[in-house]
Formats: sequence, structure tokens, C-alpha cells
Amino acid sequence: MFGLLKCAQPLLGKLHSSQSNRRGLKVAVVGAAGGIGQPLSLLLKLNPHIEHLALHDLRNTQGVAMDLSHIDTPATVCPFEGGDGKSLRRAMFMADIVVVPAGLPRQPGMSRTDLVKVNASVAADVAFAASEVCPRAFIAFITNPVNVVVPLAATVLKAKCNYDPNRLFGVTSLDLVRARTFVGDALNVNPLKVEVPVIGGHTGKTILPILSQCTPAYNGTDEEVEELIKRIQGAGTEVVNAKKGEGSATLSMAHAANLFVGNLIKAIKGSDKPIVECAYVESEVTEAQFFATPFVLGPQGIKENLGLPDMNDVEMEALEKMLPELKANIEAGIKLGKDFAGQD
Ligand SMILES: NC(=O)C1=CN([C@@H]2O[C@H](COP(=O)(O)OP(=O)(O)OC[C@H]3O[C@@H](n4cnc5c(N)ncnc54)[C@H](O)[C@@H]3O)[C@@H](O)[C@H]2O)C=CC1
Ligand SMILES: O=C([O-])CC(=O)C(=O)O
Repeated sequence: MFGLLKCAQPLLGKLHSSQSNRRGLKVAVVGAAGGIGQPLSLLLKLNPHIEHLALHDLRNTQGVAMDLSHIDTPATVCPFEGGDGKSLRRAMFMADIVVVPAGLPRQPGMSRTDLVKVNASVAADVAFAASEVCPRAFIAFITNPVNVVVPLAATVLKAKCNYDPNRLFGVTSLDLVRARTFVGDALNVNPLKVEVPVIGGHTGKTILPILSQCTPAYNGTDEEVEELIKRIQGAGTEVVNAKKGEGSATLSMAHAANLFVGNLIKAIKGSDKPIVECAYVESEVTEAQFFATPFVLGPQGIKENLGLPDMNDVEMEALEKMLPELKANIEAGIKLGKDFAGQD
């Protein structure tokens, strides 16, 4: 509790002096009181490598942080509240990793792209704050529409001369988690033993599972393959509809984001084994300027993009068909980013 009270209402000056000699790893969660933010913050509090966990939201982080601070793991938990840029900057100050589950979730009948009007400003705010208070942080956006939000944030960071494409990620881990689960069910094997590349973006047909490269092999009929791909692509909507207006995937997303952040932490700390991850990042692999493929992570972020997996003709065709939609999303994000940067 002392760790919490110590920094419950920090002043930027105090943070400067208390954190300048800091050696431990700091993770900031933006949107920490929300449906994803709370379980994600819990999972991060359980990570023994995190020394400082900063929880930011518009409201309610005092209670969440107090609750988590009673868990017997090393991380101190500090709450930051408010829609002003000051509390966001305090939360993100000198963070090594900023993970962002802030913003509006879908209601039944909405597409992820419908969220852009509300969520674009969340992405821009985080990018402006990062460029000022943690320009070397790894930033992982969960906020939808991921396809638009990441190019938007990249454009703002570029305008502030603080963009490192190796450190900015759109979290697509839930697509991989779902692909492993559904293939595991179909093959009747432990999903943790399944590997399936899922590339592209994070909406509808831009989510492209590459079942031909699945291990163990998935040898369904063409119809079964098509059905499984549709299930993975539509899994977010499946949850939105099941929740009947009470939001979208939160618990599975918190798990998926925790896996991703866990790997970012391993990469920052240095690992003997290569850390292979997959996320929506700036890319030269296709005509789309942002694209999710597997990559190797190191302490400075993406070390090597592993490019497209092998694909069969059907998968190649699906890739060609989805690129125009993904490119349009990216263009929209870049335009919005320029608008925000111009207003600053
Ligand atoms: N990338 C992915 O695979 C997934 C993305 N999502 C997206 O994650 C986002 C969050 O979803 P939920 O947690 O279910 O929503 P939620 O509504 O339960 O929580 C969002 C939280 O963000 C906070 N927030 C809003 N604007 C903010 C700002 N400017 N600064 C700080 N906090 C702010 C809200 O106060 C709220 O506590 C949505 O955009 C959703 O579509 C959801 C599931 C999967
Ligand atoms: O579908 C949504 O709105 C939330 C999301 O991105 C997902 O569950 O994959």
C-alpha cells in the first residue's frame, strides 16, 4: 500500500527526482479502469519483472490501483486519473512500455471502423504524450480500429520527430489466440500446442489466418477451411453479439495483451532465445504500409521482420483481395494523424 500512497498524487517534479535513478521496468496502462484495462492490469501486476505499474484512465483508477496494490508481487501500482493531458503524461512518464486499452468498444451492429470518430483522439493523445515523456517507450495499441489507430499514432509521432517504427505496435494477439483455440478444438489437441500464423490487420477479411502453415497440420475440406477462417475473422463479432450491448471481448483480450506485453518485457530484458511475436506494424512486406507478420524482438524493438509465411493460392488470393481495404484504413489513419499534428 505504501507504494500506492507514495505516488497517488504525484507531481511531475517529484516523479522526475524519484524516477531518475530508477532501474526497474515501468509499464503504463492507458484505459486501465475499463473492461480490458482491469484484468490486464491484474495480469501485469502478477508479472515479477514489472517494478512500476502506472494505471491511467479518465476515472476510477484510485480504487483499481488500491485493490491491485494488495497483491504480493513487486510492482508498485500508481493511479492517474483525468482527461487532461497532465495526468496522462504523469502516468506515461519514463515508461518502458505503454499499453493502450482505452476507448470505446463496439455495440452489436457496429463495425470496428465505426469507432474511429471517438477513438482517434485517444490514439493522438497517447502519441503526443509519448513523444514528450517517454519517446523510447514501446507503445502497444489495443484500441480499435487498430488498422487506423496505428498509422494515426505513427503520423503524430513522426510530426513530433519521435517515431521509431520498431517500437510501435497494434496488438493483434487475440487473433492468434483465437486461431490456436479454434484449430485446437477442430483437431482435438491442446491449443497451446498449435501454431497458426495470422497476418494482415484486425478487422473482417483483413484478418488473414494462414491455415496451410498450421502446426500440427490442419487438413480440413475446402468448406471446413473456409468456415474456420470465417470463424476466426468474425470472432470479435461473436463476442459482441453474445454480450448483447455490454461491450466486446475483454477477458480474452486481457490474456492476449498480457502475452504480448510479457514478450516485450522479455525482449527489453534480453533473452537467449529469439522472441518471435506478431503485431500490426510499419512494414515493407506488402503494398500496405502497415501489416501484421511475425517478427523477432530485441531490446530495441523489432529486430527483423520475418515477412509473409508460405501461402497457398487461396490464401494469396485472399491477401490480394483484402489489401485495398487495409490500404484505405491506413490512408485514413495517416490523414487523421496529419490533422491532429496540424492542430497541435
Ligand atoms: N485489438 C484487439 O484485439 C481488441 C481491441 N479492443 C478495443 O479495446 C478498446 C477498449 O475496450 P474495453 O476495455 O472493452 O472498453 P471499456 O469501455 O470497458 O474501457 C475503455 C476504458 O477506456 C477509458 N478511456 C476512454 N477514453 C480515454 C482516454 N482518452 N484516456 C484514458 N482512458 C480513456 C474509459 O474510461 C474506459 O475505462 C475498444 O476500442 C475495443 O474495441 C477490444 C477487444 C480486442
Ligand atoms: O470485435 C471487437 O470489437 C473487439 C475486437 O477487436 C475483437 O474482439 O477482436
